[in-house]
Amino acid sequence: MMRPGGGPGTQLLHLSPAGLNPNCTSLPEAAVSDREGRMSCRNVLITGCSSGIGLALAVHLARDELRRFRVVATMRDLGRRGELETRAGTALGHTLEIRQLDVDCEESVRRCVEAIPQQRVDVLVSNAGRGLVGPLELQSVEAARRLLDTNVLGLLRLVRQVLPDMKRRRSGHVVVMSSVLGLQGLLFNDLYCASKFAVEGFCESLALQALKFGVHISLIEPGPVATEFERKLYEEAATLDLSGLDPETRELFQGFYLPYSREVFAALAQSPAEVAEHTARVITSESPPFRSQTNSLYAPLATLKHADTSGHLPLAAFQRLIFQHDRLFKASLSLLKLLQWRKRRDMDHTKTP
Ligand SMILES: NC(=O)C1=CN([C@@H]2O[C@H](COP(=O)(O)OP(=O)(O)OC[C@H]3O[C@@H](n4cnc5c(N)ncnc54)[C@H](OP(=O)(O)O)[C@@H]3O)[C@@H](O)[C@H]2O)C=CC1
Ligand SMILES: CC1=C(/C=C/C(C)=C/C=C/C(C)=C/C=O)C(C)(C)CCC1
Repeated sequence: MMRPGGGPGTQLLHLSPAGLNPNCTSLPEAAVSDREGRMSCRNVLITGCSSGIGLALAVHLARDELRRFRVVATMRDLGRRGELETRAGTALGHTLEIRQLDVDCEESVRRCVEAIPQQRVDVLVSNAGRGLVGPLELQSVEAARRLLDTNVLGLLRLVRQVLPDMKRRRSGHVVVMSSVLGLQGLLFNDLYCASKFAVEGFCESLALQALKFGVHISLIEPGPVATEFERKLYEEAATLDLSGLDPETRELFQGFYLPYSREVFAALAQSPAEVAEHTARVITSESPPFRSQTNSLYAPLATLKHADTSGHLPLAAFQRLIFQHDRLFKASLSLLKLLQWRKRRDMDHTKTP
């Protein structure tokens, strides 16, 4: 059961002065103590905070009313920190600091963790990632290597840096931004899915060992989220030279998949804030789930997979959904889009004084 707030009996009584909390040495005002006077402020290291989910999560945790977190929000290019600084507001320099970290570079990961007081990372959020879409025939091995370097080896570099200390302390939480595409393959997403499936396998294996040391691993599996991720995907797709493809594959990608995918994003995409809120609930959970999907709409996909181990049933059902029931599916998307629009409008109305 997930519930917001600290562990059992953690009653947040008062904000402590700076310096008393060993987790919050350089950032005053971030300490919180429970009834027994135990400090419960946690150092959270997040990667990929220049935009999207990472940025939203960093802001969400840093502005936590109970000041339970000291956020080290990282990005590979500090020149892109403007939006985070603006959105963090007064949290900047108090419960949030920004540091450089490129997950493609082991030295950069090491330097960043070593700069944290006592190198103590209580919660690691491995969020940085990239996408890749298009017919496999057009993807170079070099592009695949870059993708796997960031999405898979990036996670490995981070975990190698923080896990030994977590094991020593017999506590810690590694939260990994996976995807529903780490559970279910999707046409023209072969390499991206391979990267997220790899992340899932890595985490499933690691969790078995980590639990012995009191360290939690949590996979977050969002469906489409409205971030720069989508824009980057289409921009890269637009640079593909489709002329050498057979006409059927070209039509399937250009005429069918791309417009379909845009519709799916327009109708189903969650906001980064929604995913951040979900992730914060996982982080503050007394007993964090190993995996959780941010949108219940995708639950049937996972269920089908386990219902038929031969793989025929889920493959056939997914194929039918994509190719045979596409009109019905698109009609449902339009309905969902309308419902989303109404929900957002109602929320906007309740916000206006
Ligand atoms: N958007 C979606 O539909 C979904 C996204 N996800 C996953 O969520 C995560 C966040 O993506 P999202 O917020 O949507 O997309 P964004 O493109 O908005 O954010 C991706 C972040 O990762 C950073 N990044 C990329 N490469 C590196 C690197 N080598 N080192 C450090 N940072 C890097 C980007 O930095 P820079 O600005 O420098 O490029 C950016 O800050 C990814 O792992 C993605 O796979 C999962 C499901 C759905
Ligand atoms: C085209 C299409 C689909 C598209 C799904 C998409 C576009 C998912 C994107 C997920 C992302 C971007 C995950 C990132 O990690 C469905 C709904 C599966 C089924 C119908 C056909």
